[in-house]
Amino acid sequence: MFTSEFEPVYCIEGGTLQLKCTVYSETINVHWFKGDIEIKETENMHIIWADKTHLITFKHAKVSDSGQYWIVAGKVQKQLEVTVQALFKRQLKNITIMEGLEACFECEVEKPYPGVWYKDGKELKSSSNIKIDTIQESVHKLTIFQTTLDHKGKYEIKINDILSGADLDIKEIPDAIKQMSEHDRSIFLEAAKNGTAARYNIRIILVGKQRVGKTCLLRRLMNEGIEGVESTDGINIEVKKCKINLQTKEWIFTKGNESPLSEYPNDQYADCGFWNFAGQKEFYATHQTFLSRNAIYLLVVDVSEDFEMNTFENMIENQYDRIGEYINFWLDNIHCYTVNDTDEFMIPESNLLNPPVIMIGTSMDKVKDREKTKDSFATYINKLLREHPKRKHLRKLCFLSNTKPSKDKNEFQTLRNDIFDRAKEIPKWGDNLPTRWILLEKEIDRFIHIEEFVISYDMAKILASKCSFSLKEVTLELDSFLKYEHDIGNLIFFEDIKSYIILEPKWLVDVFKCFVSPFQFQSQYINMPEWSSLQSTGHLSKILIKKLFSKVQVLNETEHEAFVVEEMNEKKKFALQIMKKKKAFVLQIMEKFDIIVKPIKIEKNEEYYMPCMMEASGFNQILDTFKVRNNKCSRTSWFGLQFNFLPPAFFNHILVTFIKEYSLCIVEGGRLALYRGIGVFDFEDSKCLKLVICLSENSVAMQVWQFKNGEGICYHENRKYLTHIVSFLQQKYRINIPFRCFLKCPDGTHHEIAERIYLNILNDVSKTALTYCHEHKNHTLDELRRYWFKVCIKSLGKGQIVTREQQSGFTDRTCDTCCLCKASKHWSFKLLVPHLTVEFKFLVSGF
Ligand SMILES: Nc1nc2c(ncn2[C@@H]2O[C@H](COP(=O)(O)OP(=O)(O)OP(=O)(O)O)[C@@H](O)[C@H]2O)c(=O)[nH]1
Repeated sequence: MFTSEFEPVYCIEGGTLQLKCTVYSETINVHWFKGDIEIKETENMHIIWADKTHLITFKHAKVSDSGQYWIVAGKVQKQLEVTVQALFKRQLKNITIMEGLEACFECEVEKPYPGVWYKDGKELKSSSNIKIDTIQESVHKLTIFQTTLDHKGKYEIKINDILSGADLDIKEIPDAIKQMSEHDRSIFLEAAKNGTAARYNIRIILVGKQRVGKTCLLRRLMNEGIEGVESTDGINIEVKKCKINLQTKEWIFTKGNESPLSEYPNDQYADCGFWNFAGQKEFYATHQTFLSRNAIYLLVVDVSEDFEMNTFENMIENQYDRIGEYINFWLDNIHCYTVNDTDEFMIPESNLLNPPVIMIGTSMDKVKDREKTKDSFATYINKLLREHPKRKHLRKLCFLSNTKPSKDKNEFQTLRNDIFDRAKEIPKWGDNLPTRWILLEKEIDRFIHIEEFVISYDMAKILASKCSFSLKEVTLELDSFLKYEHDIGNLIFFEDIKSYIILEPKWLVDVFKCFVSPFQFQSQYINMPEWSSLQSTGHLSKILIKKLFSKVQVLNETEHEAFVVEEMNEKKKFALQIMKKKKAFVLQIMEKFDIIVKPIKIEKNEEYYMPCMMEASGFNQILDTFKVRNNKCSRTSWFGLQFNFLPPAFFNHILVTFIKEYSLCIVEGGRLALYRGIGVFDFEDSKCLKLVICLSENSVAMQVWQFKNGEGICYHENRKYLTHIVSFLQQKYRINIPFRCFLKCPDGTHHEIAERIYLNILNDVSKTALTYCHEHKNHTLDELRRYWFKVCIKSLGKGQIVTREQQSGFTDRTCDTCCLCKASKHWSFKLLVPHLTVEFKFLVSGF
C-alpha cells in the first residue's frame, strides 16, 4: 500500500509539524489516527492529499501533539512516532526576594527566536532599572535592579507565541532596618540574598500601680496558679515566654525541663514574651529604657479602689497615687512612641494608634455591683481622657478577678485571643529576616534558656559564624544584626561599648535595682554613709560603687567563688577578670542611659554622679545658697519649655546633657550644685554668670543669675542649646513630646503655670507689649524676651543704619533667630542697644 518510509518525526513546539506518506495508487484512501481516535481537520491542522501523496500539517505544533500516529490504508496500517519538543529548555521560575535586591528571571529555548516580556499582561521595555537581555540568542534574561514592592506580580515571556510565566514576590524590609544607616541596610540585603523567612514576635508589657494584680494576671495568662505571689521587690522585671500557634491560636507554655520553646518552628508559632514591671515609681527614672514601641501594653487597674477624679498632683514630688494619674501617666508614656499620626503607628482606616493598650480592671470579686462598676469605670475613663489623642491607643476594657476567676477561666482565654489579634496590628508582625539572622536569634534564645543573660562580643562572633554569617565580614554583619535586635527591643547593644551584649533586660534591672532603689527598700543601705551622701549630693563615690556592686548577685557569683579558693588557679583568675570587665561595662551602660554621669571639669573627671536618686531640695533654699536675692545679683527672665507630657526619664537626659556640656557650680563644702531636678552651672570663667535649669511638672525652665552687670547680654545660645537638646533626644529615643516655649518674669516661680507667656503670643505683634504680673504689676514683653532672643540683623535692609538715636522710632519686633520676624517682610525694628552690642559693631563695619 505505502511507498514511503516511516521515520520518526521531530519538531519544536510552535513550529510547523508535517506528517507525510505516499501510497501505491491515487485511489487509495488514507485515514490518520492518533491512538484510537481518527484525526479530523481543525483550524490549526489541515489534512490534504494530491495524487499519491497524503499530508497532515500542524501549523503551530504543541507538545501534546507528540505520540504514536497510525496511518491506515485499506487493511494496512503503519505507525509513525511523533515528538514535539518543548520550546523552553528552562522555564521561568518563581522568585521571592527582599525588596531592594536584584531579581533576575531567566529562561532558555531550543531554538533562537526573539522574545517579548510582560508584567501582569503589559509589555515591558528596558529602562533605568529593568534590563532585557538575550545571551547567544537562546537564553532570555530580565533583570530588575533594586526591586520595590511595586515590582510584585506575574512576569511572562512570549517566544514564538508560546508563553512562559512566573511570579515575583517581594518581601518588605523590616521598618527597623529601613531606619538604619545605608551601610546596615546593604549588609542586611547581602545576608537576605541567602534566603529569608518571616518571624512573628509579640511583646506584652504589663504596667500599672503597685499591688494591682499584674503578677497574678500574668500567672493566669500563663495558665499557672497564683499561690505565693508576692509584691515585686523594688524595681524589677519578670520575663515569661510562651509560643502561640499561628493557625489554631493555641498558647504553648513549657515548664521545667520540657522541650524548650525554641523547638517550635518560627513560621508556625509566634514568640510571645511578657514583661511584668514592678509598679514602684522609682523605676520611672530608668523604665524608658525598657519600654518598647513594638509592644502590646496591658494597663492593669484595681477597680475596687476608689477611682474618683482627683486633683492631679505633682508626681515629681512623689505624690502620685490616684488611679487616674497612673492611667494618664502610662498612656502618656506609651503615646510618646507615636511619632506622628500618619506613619506606621496609625492603623489604616481605624483612626487608632499603635502601640495598642488593653486596660484590665482587676479585683472584680471585691466590688458589690459588677455591672455598675463596669459602667462607672468606663464613664470615668471617658471623662479622664476626654479628646486627648492618647485614648486612640486603647483597644478594650476588660474586667476580671485574679483570685476568683470564673469556673472555665474563659475571661483569660478571651484576653489571650485579644492579645493575639492586637499583635497582628503591630508593624513588626511577620518581619522578614535573613534566615541566618533568625538562626542567630535562636542561638541567643538558647543562652537565655540556660539563664546566661549577658554574653561577650567574642561569644556573639562565634555564634554568628556558626549561623553562617558572612565569613569575611562577620563583625560587620553581626553589628548590623545586633543593632536591629536592639532597635526592636530584643536585646541591649551599643556599638561604642560592645564588649558585652545584654540578652535579657532582667540582667540589667538586677544591676540597676541596687543603684536606683525605692525608698522602702533602702534599709539595706543603713550602714552606708556614702548612700546618704549620694542622696544629698548626687555623688556616687567609688567606695559606694564597690559596695553596691557587691550586692549585685549576677555580678558576683564567680567572683565570690574565686575569693574562697586560697590559691587562685588560672581559671579563677580569668573569671575574676571577666567580672571586673563586666562591672566596667555596667558603669558604661548606666552612663549611656544617663543614669550616672561624670560632670566635666572635675579633676581627672573620674567621679560619677547620679542625679535621679537625689532627695528634693526647695528652690528657695538654693536661691539662699547662692545669695541670689540680694542687690548684687540680677536675674534674667525664665525661659522654659512646657511639654504636653514629659517622661521622668527624659528630664534626666536633659539634665545629664547639660552636666556634660557646662560645669556645675561648686558650693560650700566643695559639693556640686546638683539637686533633685535642678542643676546650677557656671558658664563663664569669672563664675559671675550662673545658669540654673529646673524641672517642674512637664516643664523645664532656665534662668541666668548675673552677679555682674549683665545688662545687654543675650543668652540666646543657651536657649537654643536647650531646644536643640530636646529635639536631639527626641530623635535619639524616637519619642514624640511636643512642647511650647514660654517666658516668665525673673522673680516668678518657674514651676507655676500661671503667668507664663507662650511663644505664640510673643509672636503675635498685635498683642499688647505689656504683660500683667501679679507680683510686679506689669512687664513689657521686651523686658522678658531680650535676655533670650536676639534682634534679627539678617533682615535689615541695605543702608539701614541702626543707631541709638533711632531707637525710639522703631517699634515692636524682636526675633527668635528669625522665627518671630519671618512673617513680615517689611518689619520695623526696635533696638535695645545694650543687648545688641555685638550686632551693632557688625553693622557698623558692614556699612
Ligand atoms: N481580691 C483580689 N485580690 C487580688 C486580685 N489580683 C491580685 N490580688 C492580690 O493583690 C496582691 C498583689 O498582687 P500582685 O499580682 O502581686 O500585684 P502586682 O501589681 O504585681 O504588684 P507589684 O509587684 O507590687 O507591682 C496579692 O496579694 C494578690 O493576691 C484580684 O483580682 N482580686
